[in-house]
Amino acid sequence: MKKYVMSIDQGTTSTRAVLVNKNGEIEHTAQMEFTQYFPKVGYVEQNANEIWSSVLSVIAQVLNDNNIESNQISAIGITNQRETTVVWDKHTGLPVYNAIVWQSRQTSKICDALRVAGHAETFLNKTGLVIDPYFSATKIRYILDHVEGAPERAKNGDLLFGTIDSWLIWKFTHGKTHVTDVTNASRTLIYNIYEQKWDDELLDILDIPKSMLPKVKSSSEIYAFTEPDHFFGSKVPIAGLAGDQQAALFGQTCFYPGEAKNTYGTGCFLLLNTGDTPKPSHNGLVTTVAYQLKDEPVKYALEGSIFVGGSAVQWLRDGLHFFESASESETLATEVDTTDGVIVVPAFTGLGAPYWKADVRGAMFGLSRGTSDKHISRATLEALAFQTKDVLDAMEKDADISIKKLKVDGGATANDYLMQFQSNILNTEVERPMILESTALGAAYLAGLATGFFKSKEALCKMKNVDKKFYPNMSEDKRAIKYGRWQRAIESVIRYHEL
Ligand SMILES: Nc1ncnc2c1ncn2[C@@H]1O[C@H](COP(=O)(O)OP(=O)(O)O)[C@@H](O)[C@H]1O
Ligand SMILES: O=P(O)(O)OC[C@H](O)CO
Repeated sequence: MKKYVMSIDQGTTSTRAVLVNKNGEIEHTAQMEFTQYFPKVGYVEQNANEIWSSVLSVIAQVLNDNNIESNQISAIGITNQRETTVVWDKHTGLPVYNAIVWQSRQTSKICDALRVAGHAETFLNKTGLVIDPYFSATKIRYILDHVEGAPERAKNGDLLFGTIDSWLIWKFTHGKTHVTDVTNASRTLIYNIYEQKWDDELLDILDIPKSMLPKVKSSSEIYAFTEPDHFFGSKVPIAGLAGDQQAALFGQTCFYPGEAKNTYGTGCFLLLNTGDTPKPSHNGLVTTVAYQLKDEPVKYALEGSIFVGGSAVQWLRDGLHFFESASESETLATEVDTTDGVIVVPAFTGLGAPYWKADVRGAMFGLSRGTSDKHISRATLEALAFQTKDVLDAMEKDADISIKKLKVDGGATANDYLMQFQSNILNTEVERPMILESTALGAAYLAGLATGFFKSKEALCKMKNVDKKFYPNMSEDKRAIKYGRWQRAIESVIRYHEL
């Protein structure tokens, strides 16, 4: 009987179930989109129960469509959109509020108040993170502030908090297991990454009861078994948990210090493995946990989080109606030879790393009477690459290294124009793997290592295949001119929003 590891990749816009075989190949996938709610400008919310239903649907689909029995699944790895926050009643199992999504800016006032009260250094020194609505803790505070009776219920121990990994494992086990892994914990703004524990001082500042929080575990161990009614009669070990960007780092086999990957999905997330010691950033990045295998030390990473990546291409498609499928962005962009000086700054939900300006919004520069959808599409793709350069430059300064090769993955890396431009603007080799779903692969690796389905990290490295390498072919002068224009555009949007 053929066996698989199932990855559940619960992403920002869709949920996937992916079956990975012993050779580390993806054999089957099912995917489902779910509803995004935008109750006010800058707010992004989701329905946690709909997310759970989407997980059950994709599991059913991937098994049924491919005639696979549930007992062929030897382990499950869960990977998830990070930071997105769910608070639920532990007795009824019902969320008390919508899930507040990582992109949502609705806690910017709470963040301002924390900064004004002089807490920025304390949070940074303990969590490696900057105070920004992006991270979970202010979202928990927001829910407690906006749901009647919630503070008392939380203090009585009746409410639980979890990022999506915690929520799903709690549902899979009928409320028996309330855990998270160390990578997800490291994105909450209340987890001390140096002492590896929930931080009492930060919890006090935000007035969040500790009883709400999940137990923090490694990223690769058996946490629990599925209740048979949620998994077609089988008790399957859930054996891998990781935030999706850390899972992608692991899936790209960036196991060792100095190895970096950039994932081009809804946003772009560049992570550099820095090994056993957390490296503080002095250039606008965050320090985070890369992964932890069972009974092994925690490995750390520097991260540059770019909030708008492939979602800018969705904006061209759905907002500006330039084309019907994201892949056509490449066709359109290459119908012209240049952007004709157009720069698009797609700061739709503020600027993340290395700027951290929650209130900035996007802009276009250099428009002329001749500007067309082609120029704007090309400039939008280039914006993903410029943002990546901003972050990579900061990373090289922080880590005092020169990154010789960037491994890439995620949906938008299918775009050859973008990848070639990325290589050109970084002046660095860009390596695209055969399997672009590194996130799902990483979660499968973590679960498979815990259960013996995969033998070792070294064995995983041998399974990886490269699809294409992109090498720079742009002159130094042209690179400097183009990147200089981008930097002036960024300065302008920041100044505009400071007025
Ligand atoms: N060929 C392409 N060129 C540019 N962008 C693309 C292309 N294909 C997909 N995308 C973008 O990539 C994103 C989807 O990638 P994916 O890795 O599935 O993201 P996520 O996991 O964040 O949902 C979408 O935002 C989409 O616009
Ligand atoms: O779900 P994705 O792929 O958009 O990733 C979202 C990130 O985890 C947010 O930090």
